[in-house]
Amino acid sequence: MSVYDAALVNTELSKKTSIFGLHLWVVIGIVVGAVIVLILFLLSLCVTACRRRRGGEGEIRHQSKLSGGGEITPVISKEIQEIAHASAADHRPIVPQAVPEIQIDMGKVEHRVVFSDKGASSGESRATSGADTGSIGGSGSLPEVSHLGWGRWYTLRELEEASNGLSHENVIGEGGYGIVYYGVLADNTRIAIKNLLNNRGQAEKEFKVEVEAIGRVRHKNLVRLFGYCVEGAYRMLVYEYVDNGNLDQWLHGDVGEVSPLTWEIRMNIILGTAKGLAYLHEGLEPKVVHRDIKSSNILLDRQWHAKLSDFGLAKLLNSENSYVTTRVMGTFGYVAPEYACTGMLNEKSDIYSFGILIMEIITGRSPVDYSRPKGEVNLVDWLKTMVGNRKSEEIVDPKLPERPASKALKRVILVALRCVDPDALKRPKMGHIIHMLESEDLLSRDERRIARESSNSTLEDNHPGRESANKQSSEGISDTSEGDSSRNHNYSWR
Ligand SMILES: Nc1ncnc2c1ncn2[C@@H]1O[C@H](COP(=O)(O)OP(=O)(O)OP(=O)(O)O)[C@@H](O)[C@H]1O
Repeated sequence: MSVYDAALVNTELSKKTSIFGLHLWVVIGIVVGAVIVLILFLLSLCVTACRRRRGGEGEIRHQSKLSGGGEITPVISKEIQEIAHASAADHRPIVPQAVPEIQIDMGKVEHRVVFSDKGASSGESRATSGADTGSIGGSGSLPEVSHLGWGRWYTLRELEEASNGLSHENVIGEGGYGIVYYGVLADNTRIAIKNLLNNRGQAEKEFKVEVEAIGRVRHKNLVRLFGYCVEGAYRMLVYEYVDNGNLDQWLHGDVGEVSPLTWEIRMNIILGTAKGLAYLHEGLEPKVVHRDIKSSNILLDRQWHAKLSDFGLAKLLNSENSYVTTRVMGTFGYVAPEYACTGMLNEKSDIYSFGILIMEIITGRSPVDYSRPKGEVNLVDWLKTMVGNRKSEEIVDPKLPERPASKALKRVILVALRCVDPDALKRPKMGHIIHMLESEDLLSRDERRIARESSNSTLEDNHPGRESANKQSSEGISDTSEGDSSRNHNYSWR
């Protein structure tokens, strides 16, 4: 460009325009700048849109109305990815470990569950399809059933159909980790569906533990886990339905003046529970410690058979090892002292809880009951004092339709006392407990001596200053009598 041309351009650019009297070069500058900003803006929009598409559609929340009960199902975040489902073609088992990490957004009222899955990729559309459609039949091409090694994978649709859309009418109860619904499958099998809530990171953990623990368990005194459902935000466990409530309801509920639980029924419940526990402790490798033995976890069928439920707190243990947990779980009144103090957990903690359960069953009293007079609040202390005062006949549940035979009563009290020995090492194993419970013979001198010692040490442990009670208790379970109790001042523990 010549000097002349440059001067001409300069003159033209310096001319004032009609836009606010601005110089032409200023106007051009503004236009160019605006175009650049616009391009940058459009580019950033594109990039964001692409990322969203790749990342799984962002956080779109939706609610679905179930056509069944009209109930609002859990709010689901589409951040949640399904674990890799087995396709219809290959039917590979679902590996529980593949369940994504959960970040929880707790809310019992709306049963809201928000799982955050960093690693998941495929299967998302399938996973949430049921909820997407907002109706029960939304799973489309999902396989209805995936057979696992030990159980069955249920689709959300199946479980919703079985339970009238997880309706309020189907709610059986609610525990710390979820709501339990009654359901009937298409083949008329009755089931209990435990819909796990997002208990601040606990839900998935419990899910995995429970699936691993119960999945391989088969025993007539343990509630059977049929399978589970992992779909979208849902984590559900599907159990056999046990149709006669739980022991807590029958012991402490409003059953009238006379309890339908006869002595024989109670002894069978104790024995059945013992057998279920023995299986967990001694029949499995690695063994399973239940950690939450209590009356509300003993389910009953119409024939009063006991079935131990709720393995949510179970930990799988390697044989011979104790497991130190940082968080003591279990239920107040049933927890072994060493477990409560140190977090030291092994099957002997279950034995302690089982001893408390026996006491609860024979007395009809709760392990801790603040509505009772001072000396009777703690069941173990009261029972030991009663035994020490030679009043063991008076401890039985007044609602029992008939009084038990003295020998049978003393035998079961002795077993309970041995189970709650403060020294965990001295507590008997479940197998031995079953043997003692089933024995029609007199309990051996050794058994009676050990019970006397554990009775003393319990009292000393709990109440160091209560010497007279110790002495009385010692006398109460002394083994001086080999014959008829009427010939003796002390109890004949036989
Ligand atoms: N398989 C089942 N069949 C019939 N009823 C069941 C079944 N499983 C649980 N229930 C009932 O559902 C209720 C809730 O059970 P869940 O195990 O969730 O809680 P819980 O044992 O009462 O309390 P938590 O486990 O929090 O200590 C209980 O009252 C129990 O009787």
